[in-house]
Amino acid sequence: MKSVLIGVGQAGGKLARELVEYDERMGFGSVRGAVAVNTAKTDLQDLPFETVLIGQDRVKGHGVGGDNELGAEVMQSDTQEVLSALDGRVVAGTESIFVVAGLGGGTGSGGAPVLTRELKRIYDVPVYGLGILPGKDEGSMYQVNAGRSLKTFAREADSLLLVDNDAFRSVGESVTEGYDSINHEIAQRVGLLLASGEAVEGVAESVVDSSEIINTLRSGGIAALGYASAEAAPDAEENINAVMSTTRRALLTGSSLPDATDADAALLIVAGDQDAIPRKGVERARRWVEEETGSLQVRGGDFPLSSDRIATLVLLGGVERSERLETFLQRAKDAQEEDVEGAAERTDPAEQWTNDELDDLL
Ligand SMILES: Nc1nc2c(ncn2[C@@H]2O[C@H](COP(=O)(O)OP(=O)(O)OP(=O)(O)O)[C@@H](O)[C@H]2O)c(=O)[nH]1
Repeated sequence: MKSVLIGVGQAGGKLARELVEYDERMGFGSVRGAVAVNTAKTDLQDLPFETVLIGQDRVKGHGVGGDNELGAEVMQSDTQEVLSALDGRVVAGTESIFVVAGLGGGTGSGGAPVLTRELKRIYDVPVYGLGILPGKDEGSMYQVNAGRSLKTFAREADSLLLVDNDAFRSVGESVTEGYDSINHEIAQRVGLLLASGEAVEGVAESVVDSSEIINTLRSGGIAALGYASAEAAPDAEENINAVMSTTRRALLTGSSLPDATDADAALLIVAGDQDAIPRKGVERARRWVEEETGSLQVRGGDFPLSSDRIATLVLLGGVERSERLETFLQRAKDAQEEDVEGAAERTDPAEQWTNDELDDLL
């Protein structure tokens, strides 16, 4: 799926860079362009693609310091500059746009939903969000910000693919120490997903295409992406167990949003050498995903790739009823209650999710 990335805020820019580099390293060519947007000048300096500094009149290049309302305001005022930077990048062959941001800070948390709304007005292709939830050890400001941004971003985007910063953490590693490895894990999952829709090698009818990704995400709301891999035998028949076990791991322990298994739709993609992918195994794994997600809309397909491994990606669409998300929203609500000053002027993020009459970030 030929895509253009827009990283908003520090985490958004770093993750967009990781995705660009992964796509180049693998030679996929699915990432067709990237732009980074920030209110902090220093965060834009090392990025190897076009950057746009917004809000200079308000914060003079120093960032919004975690104020996501200010992040939303400056994005609103300077949207035109961001859209100009996209001119010539979103072209006829572009199949989707991804707005990438950490939801716990200020610029990405506030700016990403605003930008997404503008992009949807202008472009016909789907505009997806790739949002990072703060880990549970991050401070209350991050939890509250993310709680407020989440619903707005999910509403504005065609689907919001969520990554929990606690998802890929190794024992004893702080979130900060783990950023590089987290970003790498995310880039691999998303990079493979985009490339799978391109059918880089192989033309079999079982090969996944971009429309299946788009259809899986069609119900909107929140999405999650799981991944696992194992060594493959040369003969497909011998890989039935490998496909089953990587599918289980992708969904149950390798997901960007752990424990989110109740879904509206799913797409199972098995990547590997075309001769090594067992048809029977893919079908059996697809049925297992159906049972596990409770969805009757589970698509399945291959992603032919020269490799001595079998890798499985499980994309879930419509996972907002998941326990993991409820836990997060409760955390955001608790953090907000502790935040005595903020509590007076802010609304409850958990209620915001279910009650459309309450105001949210925009
Ligand atoms: N996975 C991941 N998360 C990150 C990274 N950098 C920051 N974060 C998370 O993103 C949130 C903070 O967002 P940032 O992107 O740093 O903030 P910002 O959008 O630039 O906003 P301001 O700094 O307030 O202007 C926190 O929850 C961090 O844990 C990163 O490289 N990887």
